[in-house]
Amino acid sequence: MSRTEPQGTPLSDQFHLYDTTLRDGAQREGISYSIADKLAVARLLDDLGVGFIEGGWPGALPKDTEFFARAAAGELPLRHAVLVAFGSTRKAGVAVADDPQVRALLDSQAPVVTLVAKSDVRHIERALRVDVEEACAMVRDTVSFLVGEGRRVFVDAEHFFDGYAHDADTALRVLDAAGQAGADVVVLCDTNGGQLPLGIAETVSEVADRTGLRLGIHCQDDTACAVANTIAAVQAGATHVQCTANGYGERAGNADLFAVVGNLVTKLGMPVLPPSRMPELTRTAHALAELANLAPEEHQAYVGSSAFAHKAGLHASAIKVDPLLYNHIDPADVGNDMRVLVTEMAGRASLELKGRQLGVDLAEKPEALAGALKKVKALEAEGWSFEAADASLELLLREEAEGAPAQPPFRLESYRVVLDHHVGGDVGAEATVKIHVGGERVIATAEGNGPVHALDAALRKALRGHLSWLDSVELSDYKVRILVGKTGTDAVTRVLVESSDGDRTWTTVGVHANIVEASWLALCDALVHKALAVSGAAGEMRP
Ligand SMILES: CC(=O)SCCNC(=O)CCNC(=O)[C@H](O)C(C)(C)COP(=O)(O)OP(=O)(O)OC[C@H]1O[C@@H](n2cnc3c(N)ncnc32)[C@H](O)[C@@H]1OP(=O)(O)O
Ligand SMILES: CC(=O)C(=O)O
Repeated sequence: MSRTEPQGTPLSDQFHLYDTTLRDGAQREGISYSIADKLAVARLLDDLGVGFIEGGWPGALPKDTEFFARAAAGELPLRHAVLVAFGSTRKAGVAVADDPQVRALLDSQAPVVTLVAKSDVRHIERALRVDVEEACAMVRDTVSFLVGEGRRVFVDAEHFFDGYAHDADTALRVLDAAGQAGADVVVLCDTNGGQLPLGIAETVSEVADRTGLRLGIHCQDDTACAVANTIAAVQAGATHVQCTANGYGERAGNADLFAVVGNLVTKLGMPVLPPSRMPELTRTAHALAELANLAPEEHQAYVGSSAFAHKAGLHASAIKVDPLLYNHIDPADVGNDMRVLVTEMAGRASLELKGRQLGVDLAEKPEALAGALKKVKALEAEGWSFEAADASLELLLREEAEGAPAQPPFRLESYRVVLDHHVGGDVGAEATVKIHVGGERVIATAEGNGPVHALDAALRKALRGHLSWLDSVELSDYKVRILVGKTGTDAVTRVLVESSDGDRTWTTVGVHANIVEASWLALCDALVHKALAVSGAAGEMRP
């Protein structure tokens, strides 16, 4: 089998964008990739245009050995990236050619190998239990052996910054051993993640001057500075950056690939990804979260769903003039969207912009705008929350813009809900609704596993035959929050209902002291909103 598969063509060799999601990212508590997951992660990273993908540690983890075997067998054709196998230098006192870990790196057929090497004298003496001479020999032997076998070698100098501060000579001897043996890049690792940006920059530029070697940077996030430290290292001369998707990694994580790329491209003008791939950043970040079985981080820089979400009224008033007045970049450049949130912090501009987005033109209606703002502030003070309930907000804005509430497709006469608790058996609920629809009075009863389910079922039964679209609408999510009032005894319940018709989802809100009534309000808004969407007016049926 050819040794050079799988290997794509990185954008440039002048600067390495190196991803270690499949190795260091997988060291995050809670992540456990299957081999299929690993292949899918690598494909997404390659598609994004990352230059190097560290696939894991063959020989240490059977899953990683298998991953490299399947990649080499043709399951991972790469366009942009080069696959990298990670492993350690030979064991102390063992001939490199006899070390099974080193053999496994060769057997992986990865064209690039990254070796982890101890560069802090305390680790050399206390963890490896060898002297500095032998530690350097372990690095030298392993690098020259792999280079002799035709591999490109990078060396991760573990604990470099701590080691350099404690005993610079030893740390530099390890780097020199790697460089002299033929390593292409020596990567300065902040393994314990305790560094800050100014210190990183100072050390990187000093080491560049003292060694003349090509330097890389690998930062853990224990001071929440991994991205800043990575950027500081690049500004000080590092030309190889190691990061992980969404910052996944051991303990507090690693430098987040998406923030590092965002900063390098949009702030430093460094084209580290093919320009056409930049708008794929957000989608890729979310897809990689999915593969890690984690929820995407909403507040993540550049790619989070809240990264360009504006809540403050003052922001919206400037955004109305020019969105870039309150955004550090155009969100579309990284495949994200700007959102205006309407809450108690809204001003008229927030409502006007949100109205525009929801198709309600309030620009020439100052009175409607003022009325809507007053209503939103008053309702939010009572516990309503429109931030996540665009559909209810749209109904409120329409009511102000049109001077009358949207006509519901039915009129309620009454509803009743009873709970059945059968000792030793199930707990169920039964609801009866009496409504007026299409000129008829309809009474319907239905059962459910709880009061809201039963109420929803009874209402649907009553409306069946009157609303052609009813069966396509389902309740896709239901969230309840109890809001404790000033005295602690006057709590109200806020219910958010997400509905879906297969094409679209929309969210409505209801607030009341009684959870069933709060749910009813949200359910009714959901149907009114759908009726409006279907007819463009006030629903196809009149009460
Ligand atoms: C900073 C990082 O995150 S580096 C990546 C770390 N990742 C991992 O550890 C995940 C994969 N690791 C593993 O599967 C296992 O730890 C293995 C297979 C590598 C080793 O397992 P074991 O042989 O049982 O050894 P164990 O994990 O207990 O100890 C590590 C051994 O490697 C040695 N070692 C540590 N670093 C290095 C190094 N850079 N070069 C050579 N040997 C090293 C240690 O001294 C220790 O040797 P000893 O067995 O003679 O005491
Ligand atoms: C190599 C590595 O993962 C570290 O030093 O943190």
